Amino acid sequence: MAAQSSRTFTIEEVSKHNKEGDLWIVIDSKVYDISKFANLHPGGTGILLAEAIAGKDATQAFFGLHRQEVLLKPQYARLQIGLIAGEEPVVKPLAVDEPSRVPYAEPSWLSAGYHSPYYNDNHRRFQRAMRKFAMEVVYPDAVRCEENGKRISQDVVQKLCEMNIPAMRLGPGKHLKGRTLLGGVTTPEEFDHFHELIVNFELSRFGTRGYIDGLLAGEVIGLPPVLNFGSPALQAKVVPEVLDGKKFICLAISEAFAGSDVAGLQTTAEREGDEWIITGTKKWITNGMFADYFTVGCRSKDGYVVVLVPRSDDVFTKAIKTAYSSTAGTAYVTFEKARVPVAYTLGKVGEGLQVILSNFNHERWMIVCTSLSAQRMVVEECLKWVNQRMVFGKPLSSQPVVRAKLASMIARVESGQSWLESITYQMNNMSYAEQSDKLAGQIGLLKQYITRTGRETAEDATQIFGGRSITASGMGKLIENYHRTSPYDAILGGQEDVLGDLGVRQAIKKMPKGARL
Ligand code: HEM
Repeated sequence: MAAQSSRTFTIEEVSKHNKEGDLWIVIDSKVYDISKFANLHPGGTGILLAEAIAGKDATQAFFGLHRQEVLLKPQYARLQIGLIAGEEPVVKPLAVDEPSRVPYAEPSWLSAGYHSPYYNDNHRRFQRAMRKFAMEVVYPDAVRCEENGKRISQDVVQKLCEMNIPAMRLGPGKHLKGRTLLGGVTTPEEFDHFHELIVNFELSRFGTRGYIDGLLAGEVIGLPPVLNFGSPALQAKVVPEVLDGKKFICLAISEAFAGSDVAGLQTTAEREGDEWIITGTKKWITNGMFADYFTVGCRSKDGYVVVLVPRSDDVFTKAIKTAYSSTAGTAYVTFEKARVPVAYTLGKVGEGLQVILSNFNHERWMIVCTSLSAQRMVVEECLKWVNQRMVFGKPLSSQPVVRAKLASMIARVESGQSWLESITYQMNNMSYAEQSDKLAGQIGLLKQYITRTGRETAEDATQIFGGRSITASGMGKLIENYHRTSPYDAILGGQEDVLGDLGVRQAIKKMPKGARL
């Protein structure tokens, strides 16, 4: 940011500079000389010369049309030549690790004066450090890649790995042993699912949905089968390569033939001596474009089997153009008789379905975290917008219909958060097997709830932002991104309706025999 000038002016002095070639305005007590910039202004020159704007305090008009970040850009910040004498600017950007003070913009445990039974001082320190890292290191890359569609920068991958963030995204466990977490803010022994929730939340509040998946989501879902079912030798080779950012991995289950219906897979694994021969296609494979390893669900003559397939000349990846940014690396993958050592089998032959299914709870819980974080960001955007946008001479918030939408949005995000934290607490206190038994249904129902409410919130936010919500730049750009991409959450990791059904089927299965009205 350019250094602010300390010169002061009176509003009378400013008012003398009100014509073409000599044009000043005031925004939030700051005086800007826009004499030269006026001709370059993306919104046009004429409006800046209007009587109500030229030489006047244009704060309200400005914030009705621009995000505050416009004025933070160095090329615009340097237009500021001073301040109005005796006044203090009120629009102050937050320090990167400072929680927002907009109501409901943060989960209540991060809001001043509120309490929570779930988070301790270590979680609080961890959250602050994680936000700082996310904002300083990840956010600029997220904005860039979301726009240009390129994969996550290797430099950012390296920094993520130095902090062991990819390892933390797999949850607590043996893979964290000996690793320094986020520069030592927490230890592998202290690290629990609430720390992991924080990691997911902090990485997902930028309004860059494609990048969230490009941010090594393939590792979060593709590596656990190796960790939980790979041989010790395979783990010793692959896990460090992936967690240290030297190799990339993805999960390759869904096919054009079978999505949520994983039992319908058609990719085959045929045994020939000490090798599997993998033949088939996989679709919608997140990170597939840049993956070095593919965790592949296959059929074999002895039943389902999961095999870790390294990239080779017999593995082809083609980018799929989707509704979100190609930074996610979404691929159509073809295996043309790819030969893989049998030692790369994950779990037992015939038990592949369990390997695949055991992975799903964690994946769905992770999607709930990232989806809810984005949904909360939308609530913050809407609250700010209705507060600053003037319509019919009044702030947008004075319209009851707008407040009614906000009431529903807030209720949805807060109820989702409470349910998520309650389930996360259970995860901290249950073994993996207990989680599969007791939480699969709950997580399915929670994911259905969060993704459905997410789309309702996307719709409401779109109405609140109007035309601005359908342009990819300017005031409503985050709403546009969320509205366009929220269906991803409802589909990836298991479709909404299927998951709701799973939750109810699990409940019916657990009905006590004698239960009667
Ligand atoms: C230092 C002062 C200003 C700067 C640096 C600035 C910069 C910009 C930029 C970068 C845009 C492109 C859209 C965006 O990124 O948000 C824009 C659009 C626009 N600006 Fe400004 N602007 C300034 C002052 C004003 C003022 C005082 C008005 C008052 C009427 C105005 C009216 C507009 C309009 C109408 C648009 C088009 C908005 C849209 O497409 O929705 N600008 N301005």
